[in-house]
Amino acid sequence: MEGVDHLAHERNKSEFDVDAMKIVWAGSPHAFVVSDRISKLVASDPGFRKDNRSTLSRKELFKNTLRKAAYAWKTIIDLHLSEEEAAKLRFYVDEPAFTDVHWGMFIPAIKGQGTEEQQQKWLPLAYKMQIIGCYAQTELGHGSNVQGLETTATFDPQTDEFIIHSPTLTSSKWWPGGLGKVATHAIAYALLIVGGREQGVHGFIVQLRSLEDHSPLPGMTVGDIGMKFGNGAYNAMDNGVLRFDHVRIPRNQMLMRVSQVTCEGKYKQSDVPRQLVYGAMLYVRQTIVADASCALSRAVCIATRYSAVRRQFGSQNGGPETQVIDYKTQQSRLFPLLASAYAFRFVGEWLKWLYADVTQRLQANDFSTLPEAHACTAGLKSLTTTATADGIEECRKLCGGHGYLCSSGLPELFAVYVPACTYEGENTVLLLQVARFLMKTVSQLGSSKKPVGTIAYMTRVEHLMQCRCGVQRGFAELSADLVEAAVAHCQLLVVSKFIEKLQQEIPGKGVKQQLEVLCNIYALFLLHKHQGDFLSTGCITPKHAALANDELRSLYSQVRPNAIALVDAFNYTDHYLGSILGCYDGNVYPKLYEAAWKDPLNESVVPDGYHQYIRPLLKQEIRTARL
Ligand SMILES: CCCCCCCC/C=C\CCCCCCC/C=C/C(=O)SCCNC(=O)CCNC(=O)[C@H](O)C(C)(C)COP(=O)(O)OP(=O)(O)OC[C@H]1O[C@@H](n2cnc3c(N)ncnc32)[C@H](O)[C@@H]1OP(=O)(O)O
Ligand SMILES: Cc1cc2nc3c(=O)[nH]c(=O)nc-3n(C[C@H](O)[C@H](O)[C@H](O)COP(=O)(O)OP(=O)(O)OC[C@H]3O[C@@H](n4cnc5c(N)ncnc54)[C@H](O)[C@@H]3O)c2cc1C
Repeated sequence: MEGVDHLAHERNKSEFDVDAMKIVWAGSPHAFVVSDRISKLVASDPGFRKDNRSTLSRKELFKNTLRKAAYAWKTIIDLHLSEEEAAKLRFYVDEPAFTDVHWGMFIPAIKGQGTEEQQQKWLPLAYKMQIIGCYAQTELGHGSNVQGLETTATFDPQTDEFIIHSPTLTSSKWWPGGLGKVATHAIAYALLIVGGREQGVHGFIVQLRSLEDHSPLPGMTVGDIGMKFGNGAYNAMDNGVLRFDHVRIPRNQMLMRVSQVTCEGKYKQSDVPRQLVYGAMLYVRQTIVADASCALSRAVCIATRYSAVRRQFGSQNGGPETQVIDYKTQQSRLFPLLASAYAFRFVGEWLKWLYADVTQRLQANDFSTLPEAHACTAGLKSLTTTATADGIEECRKLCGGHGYLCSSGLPELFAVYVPACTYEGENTVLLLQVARFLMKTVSQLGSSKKPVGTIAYMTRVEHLMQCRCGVQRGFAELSADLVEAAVAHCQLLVVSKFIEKLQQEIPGKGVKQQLEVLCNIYALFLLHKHQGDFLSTGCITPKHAALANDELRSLYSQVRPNAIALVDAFNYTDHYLGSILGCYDGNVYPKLYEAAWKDPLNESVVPDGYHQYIRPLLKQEIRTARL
């Protein structure tokens, strides 16, 4: 039944002002208006169609991505979109592309690590897309261990140039998005050698391809690294390989905010900390946390709407079967994910503030909060991406068999999302960074240096005050436990930022109450999941644990009538969701049926290959046939 809202009865049950919740989700009335307008603009433009992505060959998919990126850029220019609107447009176009890395890493790296002069030279070109950049850090043999990179940048004072070289196979740059086929320039990371002395890893702006005919410049061997997980999905991105054969670049193309090489060949360090070389990663990790709530909410929206449409068992007197969303087991799997989507939204907002704050301080040469910002961005990136990747897969299972169809949108969402657990810092490696920060803090407890900010609570944990171990001692041996401690610390951050959000004024009938329910679900679900740890450490008694579980069940019942409205508040268009199971009107079955007939296999009734393979089988001619 086209045009009928099959979820109207669910929407009528809701007990809060959905429009007000949409503004809370968007972050502000202004952000809502921009997001709403741009998402509808993209959804209504056939140039941004994406429903056929999973059936395209790699080459077709890639070319189509190039077309979309060019079309998006034309739209941005023609409509005079602001930077904020342009970023939203790229977001709603919803296709991994070289532009993600150009805007998300290349430009921020120049902004964070380039001198004023370098920024003035390179940023206008990048903003106008007269050059396209990628971020070439990882090598075939070295990813997490950035200090282990083998690419060298040797200063030649005779010519005032650096010679960039890949001395071994394992030093080949490997993975950078956009590098394979598109980027004209890279921020390449290499071990700096000046006057025969190694000075650690630094970033360099290197031109890769001719701006006239796109051919690789002399000394560059460059290409795509090949197909990745999932059909379609991340294969729209040209992750690349690059080898340098004694490539020369001018001295002023080393990013010189943190340290400089003079024309006489002197290496000088500014008074800014060396860690600023890692600044682009700090920025991107923060955006990845914000993005986690988008990906998780998208999967949760699909699973929640479909759970209200889908009915199994329980028919009474020939009446309809039970909506699967009414099963307590379905609720206990789905509603914590709904709560997580909201929790990650708010912690993402807070992290954005923290990043802006640390950036401002760095500009004023105050580096005091950099270690905390690194621990927060690294830890929350790890926690939210792991939970989101697992959550998307759980949503797929919550949709039963139909969740396995590409038209559910969930397989592609998972395939695109799951590398977030690896890129921008492998998740366990990042948790070890948090653990190191926590252990350092513990070792300083009792000294005059009092922990502040997100670690202020440590002074209130009595047994920590007794710890007097050095940071390094036993670290490796206990690292698996320390990683768990790091996760617990990050969970505390998520819960406390959710609670802080609730302490703000939140307008709209019933909106705050719904958020309180979700916050309690998030916290109590964690307590339930880690009951063993809480009990064994004496933080709670078995009675507390039982009470918490009772409360959790009651909270699920409170969410149930509001579930559809809570996912409507994400304000996703059907185009962005890209899922028949999650479509707004819930008219799932006719759409699934219709979509099946559009599959290329159904273009002919008798398949290609019948005469060659099926008929000989059926006719028992297989032994004589030439296969
Ligand atoms: C259905 C279809 C949907 C379509 C959707 C489409 C939408 C688009 C979706 C997604 C697109 C998203 C686009 C994203 C693109 C991703 C691109 C990916 C890029 C990359 O991966 S770039 C490479 C990233 N690499 C890493 O992250 C490497 C990880 N390793 C490190 O960071 C470091 O090496 C280390 C931190 C692990 C170790 O550093 P080091 O060896 O120096 O050792 P330490 O001694 O531990 O550290 C020294 C010192 O520095 C401090 N530190 C470390 N890092 C930082 C930092 N970043 N900032 C500040 N300080 C830092 C560390 O704490 C130490 O301090 P102390 O000495 O303890 O004080
Ligand atoms: C889709 C995608 C896009 C990417 N885009 C880019 C890009 O644009 N630019 C770029 O430069 N790079 C990019 N990368 C590379 C990415 O940053 C690296 O893959 C990432 O940093 C992890 O490094 P690795 O692959 O070497 O993993 P490894 O470090 O080899 O990890 C393998 C295993 O070893 C474990 N491990 C490693 N070190 C330790 C340790 N010290 N202690 C305990 N366990 C450890 C890890 O936990 C993991 O289980 C991309 C990667 C992917 C998948």
